[in-house]
Amino acid sequence: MTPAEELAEFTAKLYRRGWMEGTAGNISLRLPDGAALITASGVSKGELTAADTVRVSIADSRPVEPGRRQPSAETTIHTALYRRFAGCQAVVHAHPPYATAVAAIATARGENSVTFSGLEIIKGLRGGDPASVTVPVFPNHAEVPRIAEEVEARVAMRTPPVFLIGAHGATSWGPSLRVARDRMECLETLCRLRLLIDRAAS
Ligand SMILES: CSCCC(=O)C(=O)COP(=O)(O)O
Ligand SMILES: [Zn+2]
Repeated sequence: MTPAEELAEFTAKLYRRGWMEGTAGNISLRLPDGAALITASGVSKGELTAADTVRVSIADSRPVEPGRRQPSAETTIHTALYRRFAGCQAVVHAHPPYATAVAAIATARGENSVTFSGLEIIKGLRGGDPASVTVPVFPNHAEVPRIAEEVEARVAMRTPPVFLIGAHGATSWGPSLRVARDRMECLETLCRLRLLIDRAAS
């Protein structure tokens, strides 16, 4: 299977989970030559094919060769993560409903992070200390490169491999598409549990 076919198949699976409705979401893979392969902008992620993927330069986020498709509008966030982490091989951006709700609530409260404590599934997000994890929340600036600049400045080895974007969605990354997907699943479940626990406590 080519990287483009793998990306398209993976994207369709995430769409079927209800994480990428109405053309939302974008996924990318690092290629061996300083480029990344990313989903095209504005395409239904349930119907995306290998032809709907675009090679972009990790250095400047531009398409490597001219083509009929534009790369994702959020390409700069993906390339920022590839530049920041040499071990980052795949990035998943989605709009999972619970994560998006928690991001919107945090932003409305003026908070720039969300801390989850005492839940076993934290272990799936990051190894080591399972007691708590603090997930960054970035403002959903209209200019995506501004979000990317803030991401590149704030994410580090000590922060978890996921973040939220206020009233928008969530991004995860890892050494493979599968690991990035698993981390997004953990974040979505943590956010779901947060909303359930808050409701039970109120
Ligand atoms: C209808 S979703 C609005 C844009 C967005 O947030 C997204 O994730 C999809 O953007 P893309 O350019 O990658 O299609
Ligand atoms: Zn988005």
